[in-house]
Amino acid sequence: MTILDEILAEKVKEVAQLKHSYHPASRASVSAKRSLYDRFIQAETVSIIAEIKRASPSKGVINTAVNPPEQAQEYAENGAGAISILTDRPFFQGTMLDLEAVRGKVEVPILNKDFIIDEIQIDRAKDYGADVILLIAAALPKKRLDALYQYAKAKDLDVLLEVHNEEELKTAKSVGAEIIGINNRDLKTFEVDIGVTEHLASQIKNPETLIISESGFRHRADVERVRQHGVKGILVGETMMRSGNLAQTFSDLRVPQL
Ligand SMILES: O=C(O)c1ccccc1NCC(=O)[C@H](O)[C@H](O)COP(=O)(O)O
Repeated sequence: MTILDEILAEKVKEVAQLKHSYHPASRASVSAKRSLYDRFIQAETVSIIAEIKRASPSKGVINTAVNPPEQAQEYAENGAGAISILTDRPFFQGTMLDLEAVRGKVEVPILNKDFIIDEIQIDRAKDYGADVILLIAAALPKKRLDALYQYAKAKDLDVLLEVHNEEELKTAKSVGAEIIGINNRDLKTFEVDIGVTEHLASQIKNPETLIISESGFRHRADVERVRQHGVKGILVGETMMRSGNLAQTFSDLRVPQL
């Protein structure tokens, strides 16, 4: 069993619990969507999605002392184009309350990074204030991916559709994904290779598709590598969470679009 299988097995239990106890739209009123797509597609620099991630299966504890709203504010002040919040509890020590707390503190789009397998998680993401949700091609059969994609779009959410290989990229294109996230991390082996983006991004020919490269960004040279292949945004977790000087980290990773 891979770690992704383990995470998905937990999600099946979480969804069963949610269906029992969660009533969509029972939370705070939902404010207007902040479009990640519109902001990133026209930006002059490679946009940065800065992530709040306390821990992860591959790295263990990263930063449990973080105060999510304060961290998010610092991200925004340093030029983050969007903020990603890992809300999974068992494997990443996150919570939906992190997302809700951050929503009120910043004006950039908020990505609910979780392992979505059911519509009720999309309802919840919207209710807690997400503008964007993540769908992972490796986690869902094509028919379910398509259904969840359409469901999220009907709720006026942007969808970051994540792929890691050619077959998943083909699926993402057939779903009509406007935002494709290429994860450099293999969620089954944890191997991280920025070459995955170089390989897959060159196969996305539609200039209206927004390409985001995810995972493994440490240095400016990493970003320079992917921007040559039409990447308009990067998703950065660990480097942000371990940074002792976010102004410096953002300045290192911010590069102009070609
Ligand atoms: O990060 C993990 O160990 C992990 C394991 C299994 C599923 C997902 C996982 N991470 C989610 C992500 O893809 C990253 O949080 C995100 O892309 C940022 O990566 P990084 O900048 O390398 O922290």
